Amino acid sequence: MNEEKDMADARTILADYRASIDNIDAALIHMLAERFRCTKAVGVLKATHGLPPADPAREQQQIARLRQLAKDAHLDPDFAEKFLNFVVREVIRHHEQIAATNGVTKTN
Ligand SMILES: O=C(O)C(=O)C[C@]1(C(=O)O)C=C[C@@H](O)C=C1
Repeated sequence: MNEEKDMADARTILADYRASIDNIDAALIHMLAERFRCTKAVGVLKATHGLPPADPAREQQQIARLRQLAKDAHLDPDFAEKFLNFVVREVIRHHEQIAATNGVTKTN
């Protein structure tokens, strides 16, 4: 019956999209893991030199850059900003933990 064939075709197309979604999600996880590997090293560098965990000026530059990249890629720039802020908040939390255990205190 036609309805059954339509449904079977839709399921095939859905499975195909899902295979791409699974690959993209895997890439996102690997990219995030690599980013956090890098920011953990930044956290150690900052802590051992008495640099503050957060750098609001750098964050503003990143937000402006990512918003433009998002617009060019037809992605909602507000979503891109929220996503960056979410990641950066977690990075700052790691930096603070690293500083609490390995940090030096700047006296000047
Ligand atoms: O570039 C830095 O100084 C970092 O610590 C990395 C990072 C980021 O995750 O992009 C995190 C915290 C800072 O506020 C700014 C940027």
